[in-house]
Amino acid sequence: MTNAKLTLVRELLEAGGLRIGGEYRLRSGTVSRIYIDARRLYSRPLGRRVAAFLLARSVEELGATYDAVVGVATGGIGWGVLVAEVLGVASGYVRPEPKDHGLRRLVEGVEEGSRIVIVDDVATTGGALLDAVRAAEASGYRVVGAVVIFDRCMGAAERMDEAGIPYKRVMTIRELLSFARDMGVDTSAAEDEVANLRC
Ligand SMILES: O=P(O)(O)OC[C@H]1O[C@H](OP(=O)(O)OP(=O)(O)O)[C@H](O)[C@@H]1O
Ligand SMILES: O=C(O)c1cc(=O)[nH]c(=O)[nH]1
Repeated sequence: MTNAKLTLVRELLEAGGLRIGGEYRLRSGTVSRIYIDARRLYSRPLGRRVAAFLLARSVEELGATYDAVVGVATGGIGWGVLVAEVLGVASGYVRPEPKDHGLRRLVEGVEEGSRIVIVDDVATTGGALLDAVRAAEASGYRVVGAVVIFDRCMGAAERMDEAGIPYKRVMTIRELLSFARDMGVDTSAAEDEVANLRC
């Protein structure tokens, strides 16, 4: 599987999806010298195929019985569809808030009562994953697991553990930077930050 992971990293780099050295404000409010723009993988046929394959493998590693794969809006919506396609199951997505028109749903595309796996591109603190879990549970779904492509090791695994949600990640940020370094990327501006991560 290392080859698939190497391909994923190469595709991310070629798509300009790894930024190191700037100042990036994250969803959690933290400012980081590193930014993973996994959305760029959507523009790469090979990158999105390999990411979907690795995510699907992570879903299988959960060992859960599930009916559907559900992406977290917005970055995770496409992954939900692509992974569900690999696994041959239903797909949908979770909104951050319900619309105030139409059906006013938080979870779209999937029948209530389904056993779902939540998928996202990046997890940092796990806040977005936890919000999606809570929204889905409050809407009548059974969340049987969560998977992400990149885990930035700032608490997502611990948060999923506390919430009792089985969780898998394709790659940690530490692995990503190590592969990137081997491919010639200067990661020195990220090193202090990575030293303090929980992975
Ligand atoms: O683990 P957390 O600390 O919650 O951070 C991770 C979240 O941040 C990103 O989404 P963002 O809020 O940038 O929105 P987007 O998906 O609409 O791009 C990412 O796609 C995750 O959903
Ligand atoms: O935590 C975030 O908001 C975040 C980090 C990151 O590297 N990439 C991303 O899309 N979001």
